[in-house]
Amino acid sequence: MTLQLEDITLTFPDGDRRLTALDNVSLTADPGTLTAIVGPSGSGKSSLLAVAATLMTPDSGRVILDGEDLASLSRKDTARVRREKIGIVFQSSNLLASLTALEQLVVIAHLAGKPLGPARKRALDLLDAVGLVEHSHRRPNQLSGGQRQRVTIARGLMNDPSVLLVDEPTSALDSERGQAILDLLRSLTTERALTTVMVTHNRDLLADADRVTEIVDGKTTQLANW
Ligand SMILES: Nc1ncnc2c1ncn2[C@@H]1O[C@H](COP(=O)(O)OP(=O)(O)OP(=O)(O)O)[C@@H](O)[C@H]1O
Repeated sequence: MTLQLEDITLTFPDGDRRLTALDNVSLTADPGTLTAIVGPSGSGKSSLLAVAATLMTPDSGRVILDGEDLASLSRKDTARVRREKIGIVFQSSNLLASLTALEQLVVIAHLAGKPLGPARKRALDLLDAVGLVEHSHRRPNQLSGGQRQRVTIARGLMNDPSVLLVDEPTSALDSERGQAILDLLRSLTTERALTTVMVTHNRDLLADADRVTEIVDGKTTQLANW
């Protein structure tokens, strides 16, 4: 599914003025492609992902998924689209300390009201896809940072989304492990025809991206050579 952001402006209250976090941002991301968003701290990267995830409503502009303008949907239908079509791997989406890797995934299906048997099978398939099936019984404190990140990516895929939104997937990792996570995102994107949009501050990892958009002070520019 193609994800389009059209002329998005997002502001926050800032004393008696407003701070413009996103200033007329447009972006198109196609299935099977990995789009990287780079930019300095405070430039609007997380805001852009939050708008794309329909977690924040922009002041103006449109979020269009597969040709459908999400602003035209009711709150309930927007939540359904988010649950069924959008996989979210955010920095803040921490794993639950008491659950095993397998349970972290199964609980997602459980919350969506899906039966446990098929959910367990899907979870094991996804843990296999991210190279962790042998560690499926481990809890977060028994996994490395890179392995935990793999669990969050697998969890983001649990509901079989078309769009995968990923915030700073390598921030806690050294460059080798960061590259391995990028390789994983790249191959999952191609194999599953995902529309992947990833925020990163790490420019060393951009070689795998199909497109790189830079954001500075809430304004985007598509970088040359991508
Ligand atoms: N809830 C909020 N209320 C007020 N201002 C906000 C809020 N969220 C973000 N901002 C401001 O909006 C701007 C963009 O923030 P955003 O978090 O999108 O940047 P970022 O590029 O993701 O930063 P970082 O790389 O540090 O995570 C910043 O100036 C920030 O202070």
